[in-house]
Amino acid sequence: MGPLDTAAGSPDHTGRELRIKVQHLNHWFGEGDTAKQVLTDINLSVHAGEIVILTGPSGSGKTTLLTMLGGLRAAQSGSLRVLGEELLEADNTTLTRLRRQAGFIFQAHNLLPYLTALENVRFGLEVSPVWLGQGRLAMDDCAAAMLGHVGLGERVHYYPEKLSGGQKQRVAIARALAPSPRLLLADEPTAALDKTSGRDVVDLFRQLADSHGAAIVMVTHDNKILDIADRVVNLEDGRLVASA
Ligand SMILES: Nc1ncnc2c1ncn2[C@@H]1O[C@H](COP(=O)(O)OP(=O)(O)OP(=O)(O)O)[C@@H](O)[C@H]1O
Repeated sequence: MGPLDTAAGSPDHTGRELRIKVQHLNHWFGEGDTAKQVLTDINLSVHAGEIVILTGPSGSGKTTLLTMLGGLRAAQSGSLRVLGEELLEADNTTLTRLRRQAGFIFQAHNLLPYLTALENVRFGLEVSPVWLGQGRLAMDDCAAAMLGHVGLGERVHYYPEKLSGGQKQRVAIARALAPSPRLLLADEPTAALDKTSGRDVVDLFRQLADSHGAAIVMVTHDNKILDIADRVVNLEDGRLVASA
């Protein structure tokens, strides 16, 4: 195995831990004659502490790739190593272990309607292996602090139905960030936010990458936040065509 063949989860020749290593990944929707290839020969590595922004036209495969990185969609061909686990043909135990270590911010916020903002964020901590065995008070302190960081310190006891779209988005962001995940996957995280809140959120991403070594992959069309990225990769028609 040469230095470029390092597996995700171990340091590569630069000494930085590889969190994601995608090689020759292909993905199809449908079967037989109606199968449509949506990802073609994707190769992508993301290190600890790195923020990678994924851009590309609508339908180019960004969300499909992001969900595969999080073990939310089965890989069909190629290799997809994330946090040291091979996801191709991975069993449910492996996928669940991965999902519990990752933070997800997707456009449908998936907040639990019968839990307050604080309880939704605490729920993110309760399922995190890092917080296993921690007391409820410690979790509530962390959840309240994170809600404060996203500008919702005054609304910790609100239920989702009493919050605006942007506020719900910020609760979802707080829920994903609170456990300080080793991997953060975000699909248009600033879409529902004004310019200042959007900037505050990506500043929190930067802190998570710098202080906890999280690897972050974010899909965005928001040109105002591109500067936060260590690297911008571009998907076109299912192929990675540019990398800066
Ligand atoms: N569950 C599915 N079944 C069949 N086709 C799908 C499915 N999900 C996505 N597709 C198709 O796969 C292609 C890639 O979709 P994907 O959502 O990954 O693109 P995207 O780049 O994230 O687009 P957008 O920027 O509009 O969110 C599109 O042609 C889409 O219609």
